[in-house]
Amino acid sequence: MLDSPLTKDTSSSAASHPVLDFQDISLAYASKGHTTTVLDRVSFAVERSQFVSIVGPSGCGKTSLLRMVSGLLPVQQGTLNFQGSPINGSLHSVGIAFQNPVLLPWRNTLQNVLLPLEVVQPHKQHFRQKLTEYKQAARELLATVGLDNFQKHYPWQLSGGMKQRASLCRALIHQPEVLLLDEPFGALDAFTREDMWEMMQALRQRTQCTAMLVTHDLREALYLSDVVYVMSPRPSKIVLELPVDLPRPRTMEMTFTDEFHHLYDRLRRHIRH
Ligand SMILES: Nc1ncnc2c1ncn2[C@@H]1O[C@H](COP(=O)(O)OP(=O)(O)OP(=O)(O)O)[C@@H](O)[C@H]1O
Repeated sequence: MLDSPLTKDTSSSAASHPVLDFQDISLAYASKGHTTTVLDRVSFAVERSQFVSIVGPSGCGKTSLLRMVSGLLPVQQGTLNFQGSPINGSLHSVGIAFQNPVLLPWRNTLQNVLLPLEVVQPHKQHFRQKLTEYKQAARELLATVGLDNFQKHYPWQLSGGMKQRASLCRALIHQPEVLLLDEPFGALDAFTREDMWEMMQALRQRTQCTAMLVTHDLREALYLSDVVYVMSPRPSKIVLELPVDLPRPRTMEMTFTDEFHHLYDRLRRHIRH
């Protein structure tokens, strides 16, 4: 069977564990002879197919948590398990999207989306044989985000929002277990950003990916998430775990309801504290 980016294998024994399990994670950075404690015994878990957001004041360590998941930052204290086993080194089963999507300028949209399949195992070794299937999977993802007519366009022919949509497809094409999103819509204007929430929701519905989003936008966190975690200023702890029980699929109208405003206020009050 094609390792389709659009279906999930949940048969493995790993499925009985949370996808990510942060237990008593503490972190300090040393710089110029000075040590700053950033995280102070942070614990939470992300279940399969859950969409979790992390919000909190600038510098509280949100990006550091994502970097630990990707393996770029070693765990100093505490335990971080991926499907029941500690993360050692870089995690292949991760897709990442940052604020500034970096697409290769000499590749068109379709070729940019296919890139992880050319470089990440096990897809890399089958890339030539399965090219037709991989292209089909990439086209389906691009259609989900409304880029079906832009497959042959180059990055310089795309708007900022289109580039970010292509970069999200690229992050998902190799069917990662976890999608890490670090302020992916932060550089976009307010209207484009709201379009991106709808698109992200559609992608998630299609791929059932597990996602961890870092954002400063509380509406964005509420619109997209099953759970929002609020962190305190440094040394940071989780000060609120807020389940978002709004029905899915969510609509922009929902963001104007009393229920949404109530959730928004709770987040804001905890961040102000
Ligand atoms: N490699 C590093 N060396 C020293 N200090 C670092 C390093 N990386 C991050 N820091 C510091 O650790 C703290 C947490 O950084 P991090 O980027 O995780 O926070 P954040 O919550 O994502 O911030 P923001 O919301 O502003 O993006 C910041 O004070 C930052 O300056």
